[in-house]
Amino acid sequence: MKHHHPIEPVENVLVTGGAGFVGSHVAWLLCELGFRVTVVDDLSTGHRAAVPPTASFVLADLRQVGTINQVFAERQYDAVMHFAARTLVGESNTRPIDYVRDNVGTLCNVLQAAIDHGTRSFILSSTASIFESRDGSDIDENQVVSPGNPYGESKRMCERVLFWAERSHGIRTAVLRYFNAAGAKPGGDLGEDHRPETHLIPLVLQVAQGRRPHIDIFGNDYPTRDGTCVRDYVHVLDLADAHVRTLIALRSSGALAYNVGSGAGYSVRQIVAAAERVTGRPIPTIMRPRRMGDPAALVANSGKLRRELGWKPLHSDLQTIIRTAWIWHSRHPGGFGSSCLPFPPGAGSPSAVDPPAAQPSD
Ligand SMILES: NC(=O)c1ccc[n+]([C@@H]2O[C@H](COP(=O)([O-])OP(=O)(O)OC[C@H]3O[C@@H](n4cnc5c(N)ncnc54)[C@H](O)[C@@H]3O)[C@@H](O)[C@H]2O)c1
Ligand SMILES: O=c1ccn([C@@H]2O[C@H](COP(=O)(O)OP(=O)(O)O[C@H]3O[C@H](CO)[C@@H](O)[C@H](O)[C@H]3O)[C@@H](O)[C@H]2O)c(=O)[nH]1
Repeated sequence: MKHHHPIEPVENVLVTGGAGFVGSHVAWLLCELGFRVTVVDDLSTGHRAAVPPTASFVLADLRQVGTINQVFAERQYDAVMHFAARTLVGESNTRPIDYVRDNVGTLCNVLQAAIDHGTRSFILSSTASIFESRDGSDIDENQVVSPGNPYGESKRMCERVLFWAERSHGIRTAVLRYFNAAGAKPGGDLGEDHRPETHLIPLVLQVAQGRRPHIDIFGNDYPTRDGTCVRDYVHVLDLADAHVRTLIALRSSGALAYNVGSGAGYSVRQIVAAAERVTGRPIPTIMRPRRMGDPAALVANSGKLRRELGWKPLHSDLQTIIRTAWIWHSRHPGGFGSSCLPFPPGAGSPSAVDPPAAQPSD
């Protein structure tokens, strides 16, 4: 798979949380495009095996100021992509202080070090969770920011820290508010592996695999088309492409903020039905009460990202998201470190899915 290469000289990019689900996919794309990547991660929820072999790896907890300064002392970074965070909406309701302290504290540590060492640009993983629910209409960058859970609140605070840091110190910043990241790298050897898993699509696929008896549906009394929550699922490869485009845009601009999603909303029931179609297996459901802090509906309007950076989601149709995730889970039933099994029947070969379309235009 050959890609368009960035302009010389090669840029050094520090990817925090690059052993995690989204960060590892972005790190892989950066390596494929010829960037020099350093991943720093404490492996609290990530996996060493997810880090691309050509990236440098530093095992460090970013809550410690000393360790992050050491990382910056060893190499001059042109850019930082900050993925490392606590990420679970449900859990954040039971640990609000941990979420704010760790997410804001980690961001402050990495950002201060980046400023002190003259790093030019900084991209933050933000989230749709900063917005309030909107059923029947999508969410652009002008929507009210009003987080419904401590996780979203912590990311809103991170966004504000970046705003003031850019004003005071001139570091160029971008926030990418992803909606629900899903899917896996075509090829079947990189994907989502959270332990315990709490995300809808991997859990649904574990039911299809016979590894769980059923999927719990958290609430059927929301004001949505079928009463279950509606989300916008965006393929990790399309997120990776958005990061590369943003990185390049930051060479000539700053203070960027984009909502990143497919623009299509699917209810929990629709996800279950789509996964039954893709896998050809039954997926039993059990109705449960609402999960605290879940907004009814979050669907992105990514028109700004499309217009300004030429981004186009190429893998985020639901069928491709579920099919690539299904290949990953089928080949690696125990996640990273488990044996590599053949492609599942009917899933197609890796070449059945197009390679990522990162053609950053300078
Ligand atoms: N997955 C989604 O749907 C989604 C949507 C919107 C935003 N985001 C954001 O994207 C980022 C990545 O999310 P993900 O789903 O890949 O999560 P993940 O848990 O798979 O990845 C997070 C990574 O950060 C590392 N990490 C966490 N705390 C750390 C610390 N103190 N020091 C060093 N490393 C640390 C973990 O080990 C892990 O590898 C997060 O900031 C998350 O809030 C994710
Ligand atoms: O067993 C389950 C798991 C989830 N859900 C529902 O499925 C939807 C999606 O849930 P989940 O996959 O846990 O993702 P979210 O809670 O929407 O959060 C994800 O998406 C956010 C952006 O929207 C990110 O910021 C978060 O980091 C990421 O975890 C929600 O309505 C859940 O209530 C169920 O019904 N049953």
